[in-house]
Amino acid sequence: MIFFLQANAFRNAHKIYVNGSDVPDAVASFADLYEHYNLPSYLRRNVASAGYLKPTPIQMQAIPLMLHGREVLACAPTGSGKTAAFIIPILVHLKEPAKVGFRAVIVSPTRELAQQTYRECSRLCVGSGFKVHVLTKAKASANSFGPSSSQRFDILVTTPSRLVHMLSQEPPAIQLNSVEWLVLDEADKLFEDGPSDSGFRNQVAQIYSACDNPKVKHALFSATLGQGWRSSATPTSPLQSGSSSASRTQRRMQ
Ligand SMILES: Nc1ncnc2c1ncn2[C@@H]1O[C@H](COP(=O)(O)OP(=O)(O)OP(=O)(O)O)[C@@H](O)[C@H]1O
Repeated sequence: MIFFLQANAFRNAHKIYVNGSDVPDAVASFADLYEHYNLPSYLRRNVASAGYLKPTPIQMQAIPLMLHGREVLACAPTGSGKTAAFIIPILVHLKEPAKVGFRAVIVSPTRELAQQTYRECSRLCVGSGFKVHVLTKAKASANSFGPSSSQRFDILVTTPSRLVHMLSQEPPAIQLNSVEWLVLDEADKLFEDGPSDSGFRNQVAQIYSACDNPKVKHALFSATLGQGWRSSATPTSPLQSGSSSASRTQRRMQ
């Protein structure tokens, strides 16, 4: 009981709000994270080289959740370190490079955000051997990622339209049946209503269907928690774990 109260007091002090059962404790520091979870040495080195002295509140709670294999719906303000909050646990889950095609896909609403995520992911991957790709027009060919390619790639960062374009080719120029983690970044924007041919919702639905590995897990990160996308986003999620900001400084995991 005393541990439960301490864990909640810690969350309150950092304005972390969680919903869901058996939510693992937040970590107070990277040392705390390394003590409780087995993070590879390359990742510890890269966190240190990035100059990250202490996890941000979203990282304190989202990293342990995802390390426990929990699906998350997370909300935290812009610039609060959401990217590392999902990249770090994904790298731990993937363990080492494999030649089975993409095992993690991160979908961002804009090319700029995708490039930013790609850069953060690449620097956290240094020394791991993982192959990270950002989907650009030039690479959008079956030769790069299709069944006849080497399959030597692990993590894909993409906008929905680029990925759907590849999936829609006959035969599909990319296969997503090995995906273990599908992350929607800026998820509120991806679930925004729009004209039927340009809105993201249909594209996201196609991407969800293409990631047909029965073990695939979903994580949704956003700076705002609107009602519309929350109901669309979660039918496959047994847990809603995330963070929402009532004010810029508040974070909620639910
Ligand atoms: N623990 C940390 N300590 C210090 N800086 C960090 C930490 N985690 C991430 N950062 C840095 O903070 C900046 C913002 O991080 P990031 O882009 O992931 O935020 P975000 O929440 O995804 O923002 P956005 O909503 O704009 O995508 C980046 O430069 C990143 O390298």
